Amino acid sequence: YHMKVSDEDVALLLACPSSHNISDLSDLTFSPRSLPHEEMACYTLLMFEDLGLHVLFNIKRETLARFILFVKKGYRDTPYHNWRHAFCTVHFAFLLIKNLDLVKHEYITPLECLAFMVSCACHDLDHRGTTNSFQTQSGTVLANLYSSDGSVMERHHFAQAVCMLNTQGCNILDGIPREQYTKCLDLIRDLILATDLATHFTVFKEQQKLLVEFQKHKEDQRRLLLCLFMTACDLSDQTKDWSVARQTANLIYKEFFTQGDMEKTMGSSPSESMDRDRAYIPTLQIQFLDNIVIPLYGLISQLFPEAECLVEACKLNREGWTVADTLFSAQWDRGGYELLSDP
Ligand SMILES: Cc1nc2ccc(C(=O)N[C@]34C[C@H]5C[C@H](C[C@H](C5)C3)C4)cc2n2c(-c3ccccc3Cl)nnc12
Ligand SMILES: [Mg+2]
Ligand SMILES: [Zn+2]
Repeated sequence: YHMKVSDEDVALLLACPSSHNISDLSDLTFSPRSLPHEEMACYTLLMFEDLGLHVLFNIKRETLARFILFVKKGYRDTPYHNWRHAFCTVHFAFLLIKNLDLVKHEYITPLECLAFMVSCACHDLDHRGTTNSFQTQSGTVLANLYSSDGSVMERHHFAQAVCMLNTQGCNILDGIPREQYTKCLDLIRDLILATDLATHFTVFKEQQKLLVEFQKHKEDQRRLLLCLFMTACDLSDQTKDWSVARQTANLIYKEFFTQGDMEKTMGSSPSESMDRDRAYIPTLQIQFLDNIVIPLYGLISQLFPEAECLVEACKLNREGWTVADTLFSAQWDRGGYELLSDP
């Protein structure tokens, strides 16, 4: 089955006028969520073209446009894991490539650059707003397909990406020689699998050791760096200002709590983070920032000093949650939870 992308949709996208020119989007502090939803496909096309990928890998503009529209339609309307999140992820990859000059300084090859951008666009395709453990525990179709290998959702996202590339008129890689095509697909697989945070947890120590004396001519080291970058793109809302970080947390816990409600009706008890009656968001977010987010961007800024501002932004957001915590608990003493309605 495929949601049809019409030729006029493609023509519309190809003719898309963009109010901002691409340079406005190139600053590390720019928040992609400030862009109108209906312009995101257009900016995705402009970012690919700005990197010259269509020239390097002779990708027909129409094929790229159709691919982007299919990917956009491949996302469901969940509170957080939707096309807007995918766009933000692609945009952050674009920011890293431009601001750290990744290709020019040969930290990544042009092919790795293409795989990086495509992986970000596809990394959460057909997400249902539920976690890997939910798939396994409730024995979903996806769990039956992939749970023996782990990273259930990420394997599904990759399978969906392959499906997109095999769709008539969408294969942006069909202009690439055979062995590069295979290498690119292999890389896209590794990069999408790298967005499983449970795997990131274990790989991160290896990345810390390795990236201190990074050797960019070694393919396996560039792959490790790209996996680190995938997590950085996936969590990039944390590098924006407080209003973005707070709103993103709200969307994520909306998904988490819906899952927790489902788990309760299914008779299994949800973990604390998924349980709206037990979860306390400020503490959970401070833990998430301390354990995963700040170490992640900290390692990147060790390698790329120009990324220092990203760590600062995350630390500011951590401050935001300590203030929210004080407010939450102060209101809690005064009048209880109903006072904490989201402004
Ligand atoms: C703001 C924010 N908070 C988040 C709080 C928690 C978690 C989360 O999965 N925690 C873990 C904590 C341990 C070790 C692993 C596996 C499980 C046990 C569950 C991860 C994710 C969060 N997250 C994401 C995000 C990134 C990738 C996939 C899914 C999501 Cl939701 N993107 N933004 C956020
Ligand atoms: Mg994901
Ligand atoms: Zn994601």
